[in-house]
Amino acid sequence: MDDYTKTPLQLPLIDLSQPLTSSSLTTLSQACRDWGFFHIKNHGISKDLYTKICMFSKNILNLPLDTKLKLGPSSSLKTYTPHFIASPFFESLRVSGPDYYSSAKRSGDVLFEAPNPEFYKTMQEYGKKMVELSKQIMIILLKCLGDGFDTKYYESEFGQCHGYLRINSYSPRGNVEYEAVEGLGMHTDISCITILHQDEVGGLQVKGKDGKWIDIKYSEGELVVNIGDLLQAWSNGKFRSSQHRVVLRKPSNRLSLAFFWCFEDEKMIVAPDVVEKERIYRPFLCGDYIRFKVISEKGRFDKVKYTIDDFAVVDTALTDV
Ligand SMILES: O=C(O)CCC(=O)C(=O)O
Ligand SMILES: [Fe+2]
Repeated sequence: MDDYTKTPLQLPLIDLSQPLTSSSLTTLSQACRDWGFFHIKNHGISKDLYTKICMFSKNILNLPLDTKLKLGPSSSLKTYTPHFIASPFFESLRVSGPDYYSSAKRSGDVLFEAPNPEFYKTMQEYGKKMVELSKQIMIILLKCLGDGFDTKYYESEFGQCHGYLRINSYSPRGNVEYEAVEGLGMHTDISCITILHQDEVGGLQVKGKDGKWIDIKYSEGELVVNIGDLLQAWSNGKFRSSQHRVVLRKPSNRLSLAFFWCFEDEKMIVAPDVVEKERIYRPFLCGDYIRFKVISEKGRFDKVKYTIDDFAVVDTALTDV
C-alpha cells in the first residue's frame, strides 16, 4: 500500500474517571492539533453492552440483501448503506438520535418479522451513553482551547448538538484474495467529534502532516475519539480534522461503531471572539456545509474531494492544519 509508517501512533489516553491535570490537558491539546485523534478509557460503556450490540449488528447485517435494501439507499428510511457505495467491503446501518429507540424501531419494523424491543432498548442505552460521553469530552476539549472556555461556551455553543450512530461492517467479497485493501477510503468526518469503537481486527489509520499513513492501535476497553470538520472550523483550526481510512490486512470480518456528535443544522459556525489570530473560516451555516459535502461527494465518502477548507476558508495562508 502507499506511504505507511509501521510503528503505531502514540496518542494520549485520557482516563475519564480521573480529574485531568494541566499537563494532561497540554498533551491532549497537542495531539488534537497534530493528529485530531486520541484514546479514552473508563468511559462507562461496559463490555457487555458492546457484546450485545455486536450480536444484534451481526444478526442484522447477515439478513438477506433484499431485506436490508428495504432500508435504503433508495427507500424512504435510508438507514442502510449497501456494499459498493463506500467500498466493496463496507456496509452500514444508521441509528439516529435523539430518540435512538424509535430510530432503531423504524428500521427494525422493516427488517424483522416479530418486534425486537431488546434491540431498540440496547440502541437507546448506547445512544444515551454516547451523548453523555460526547458532552464530557467536549467540555474537556473546551478546557484545552482556553481557561474557562468550558463554562463560557459549552451551553451556548454546544448545548443543541445531536448525535447519530453508524454500525459499520467490513467483510471479504467473493473469492477475492488480498493482503491489504481499503475497507473504507480516505475521508474526514463532518462531525464536531466522533467516538469510535473498532474491534480487535484493527486497521484504522490516520494520515499525518508528512502525508504518511499510520495505524491507530486497538486496545481492549479503549475508545478512539477524533475531531471532525465542524470543530476544526469552530476552533479556528486549532484542532485538526484528519484524513483517515480503514485498511483490511487480510480477508477478515470487522465491525465498528462510530458515533458522530454534530452541531444542529441551523447553527451558524463562527470561531469565538477570543481566537488568537484572525478567523481562518468565514461564518457558515452547519446545514449548508453538510449539503455541500453531500452534493460534492454524491453520497460517497471514499474520496476527499472537498473539505472545510474548500468550503469556508478565508485565506489559505492562515491555515496551519
Ligand atoms: O470503521 C472504522 O474504524 C472507522 C469508520 C469511520 O471512519 C467512519 O465511519 O467515519
Ligand atoms: Fe470517519
